[in-house]
Amino acid sequence: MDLNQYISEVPDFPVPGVNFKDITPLLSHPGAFGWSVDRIAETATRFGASKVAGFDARGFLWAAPVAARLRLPLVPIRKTGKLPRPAVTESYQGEYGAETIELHRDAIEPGESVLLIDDVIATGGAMRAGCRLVEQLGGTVAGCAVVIRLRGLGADERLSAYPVVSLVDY
Ligand SMILES: O=P(O)(O)OC[C@H]1O[C@H](OP(=O)(O)OP(=O)(O)O)[C@H](O)[C@@H]1O
Ligand SMILES: Nc1ncnc2[nH]cnc12
Repeated sequence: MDLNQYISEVPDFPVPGVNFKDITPLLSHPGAFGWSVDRIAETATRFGASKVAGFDARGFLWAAPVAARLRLPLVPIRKTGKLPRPAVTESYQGEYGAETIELHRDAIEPGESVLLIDDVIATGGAMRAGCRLVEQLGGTVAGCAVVIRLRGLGADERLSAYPVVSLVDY
């Protein structure tokens, strides 16, 4: 499956100089979207994950169907201020801005093996912060899975401690 044909590029969005990879065409092609969910579910199984963590907001689009398909628990990593109960927090600088993300303190039991799922890795800032949230709670990162990985923005270095799987690279 060539996912590239379902991903459009929008120059200078959301800020000048960023080539934004738009996954909305992929979402509206059920064969291609289903294929992408299946590939990430296979990754979760291969890595022996006992839990799935998805990133607010686009990461939820893949994390939720993967968790449901595999009958694994799903925990949301949310942007700051959205989780109602005590949470751990990490901040990072992404491709087009600074963000703070959070995970409920009781979302991970020590020793659990977590697959983190997002749509895109660009600088790797969000994914590394998510891995640190899992580790703050005593969990182990089984791996990181994304649909799209952008090369040359430093993600390889930031995520060198973790296995990363992507379905299409640019
Ligand atoms: O590797 P990085 O440079 O950190 O960039 C990747 C992150 O940026 C995007 O999220 P965004 O903050 O745009 O949120 P959204 O999912 O709500 O659109 C994307 O969904 C990743 O989470
Ligand atoms: N270039 C990009 N396209 C889509 N999502 C992104 N998140 C961070 N950088 C991105």
